[in-house]
Amino acid sequence: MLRYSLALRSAASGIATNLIPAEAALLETSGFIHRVKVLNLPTKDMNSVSTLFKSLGVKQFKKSPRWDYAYINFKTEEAAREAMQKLEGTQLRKNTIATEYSSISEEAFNKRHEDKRKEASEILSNDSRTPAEKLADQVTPLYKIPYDEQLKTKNKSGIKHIFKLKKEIARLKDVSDEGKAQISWAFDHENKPCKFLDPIASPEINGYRTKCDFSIGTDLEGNKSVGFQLGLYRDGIISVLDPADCLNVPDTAKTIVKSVQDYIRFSEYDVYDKVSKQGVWRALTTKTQKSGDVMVVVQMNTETLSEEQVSKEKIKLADYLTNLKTPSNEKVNIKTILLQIWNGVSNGMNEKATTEVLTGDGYVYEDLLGSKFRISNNAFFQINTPATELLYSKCAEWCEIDSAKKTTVLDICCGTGTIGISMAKKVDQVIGIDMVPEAIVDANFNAEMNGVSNVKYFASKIEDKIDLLIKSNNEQVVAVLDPPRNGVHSTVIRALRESTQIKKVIYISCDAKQAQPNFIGLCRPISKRYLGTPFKPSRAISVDLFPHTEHCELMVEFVRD
Ligand SMILES: C[S@@+](CC[C@H](N)C(=O)[O-])C[C@H]1O[C@@H](n2cnc3c(N)ncnc32)[C@H](O)[C@@H]1O
Repeated sequence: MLRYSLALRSAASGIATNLIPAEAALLETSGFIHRVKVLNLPTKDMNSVSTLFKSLGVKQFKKSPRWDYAYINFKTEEAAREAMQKLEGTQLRKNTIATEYSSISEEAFNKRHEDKRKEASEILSNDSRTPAEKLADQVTPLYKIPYDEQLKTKNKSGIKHIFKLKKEIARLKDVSDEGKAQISWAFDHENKPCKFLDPIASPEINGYRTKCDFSIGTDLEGNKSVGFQLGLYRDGIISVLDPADCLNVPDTAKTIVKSVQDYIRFSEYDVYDKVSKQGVWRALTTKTQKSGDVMVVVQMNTETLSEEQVSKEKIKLADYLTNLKTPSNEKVNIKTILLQIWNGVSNGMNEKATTEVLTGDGYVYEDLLGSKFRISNNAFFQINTPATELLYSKCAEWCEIDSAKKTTVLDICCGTGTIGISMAKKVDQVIGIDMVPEAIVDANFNAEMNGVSNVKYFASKIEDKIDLLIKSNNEQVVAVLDPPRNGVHSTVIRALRESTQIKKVIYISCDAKQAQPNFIGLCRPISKRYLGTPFKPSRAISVDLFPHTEHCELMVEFVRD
């Protein structure tokens, strides 16, 4: 029971597990599964593990970001031993890799998966909650708690992480007296580590999610369905349930889900089955912006379809979605419809897949802090627009741009350029960087559309270009970091420290626990690895972009003299 509820919590919190089902490999095997356990891998850093395995021709493996090991299944013992030979002793991020071999009969392996599925379905059948309640508990786990209390709890959690930072800094080993003087704030037991401002509530607490990713599958009765997946695939639970009672999903998205479900139920093609890897309809994404613009992306597996069948389906689907009506018979303003063709094994929308624009121009637009932003399918955009406006205007306020000084804002992980463009008119220049090329194309377009010409954008991983960015000297340089959940590479933090021009870093984190190593990197005393005067936290604030969930943005200002 505990295992199941943990699985549900993990899915509910929206944290990606990065588990790539080994079952995919199993389908192609016969007789025995030859399994290699790869040990001493870095935790969290899935990219370097993926790159290492890809260099061996291995695309599928099983690893959670928390594990320091992974499993790879091979069709033959020879292939497994060959991979072991290549991996054994390899250095990956200072870890020396070791391997272990085991084999299991395919029958036993399948039985284990089937047992898990049975166990999970027994748990489900003993659960007295309605399917809607189960899903609401998973997607919006705090929904029964009054919003004020949700906010208080999230605020406390943000504060706790800054206190933890103070403790971790004070606990650092082998720090000289000089080093201790650099981090004296961490030994100050009289005062808080920094100023904590009152949390900012989300102006809207229901239906705020402008982007929703839905699965297509079958419900608990086996009917074709569109919605959220209940539980986790690895636990053998692959039911897809109606999001009608999920408080964070907007009504327009619910209308689209229901309509696409009707369409699919009438379709001659089946839904995609994640175990057998058969079927056509796979996933649906909706972007329902506050501006009124709507984007719909449908994902299909076309492996078994002829070109003619695919062409017919494109016309039929576009025609159907273009004429969608709300329950009160109003037309849904679908501005653009996209079809993603993905025949690979990984689930969910895939940046590498071919995505064709069926209607419209392939973009939606959103208004934010007086500017207009174009958003393409693959670009990140915050999912709660009114709360984002509060977050970014607070960020601009904290940047304390001195109009008498020539100032550069570094918009690190800039997405479509929101933070920099909304501040550009007050500063000398904005330099932005993001690893998603489409986001940078959008950022350049957005700057021009808003009459902003003092911006420069780079499409690159920040860790590859940070040296170039910090060369941008000016009288004042402020770095704003709005990175993904797991923060930025330590090279980025080290470079920011080494740039003497930068006196202030504003760090916006959607997961303060995972950002902790970055916070520590900014604040730790000077060492051989960490040069440059350390920063210290000066103020922090929680801004809730995700009501009814456990997530919250924490913005921290780090300063130094
Ligand atoms: C939380 S979003 C913030 C985006 C933007 N500031 C906004 O609010 O729209 C994080 C962004 O970091 C980008 N990203 C993730 N890893 C990156 C990396 N290593 N280098 C550069 N950008 C990265 C993602 O593409 C995404 O746009």
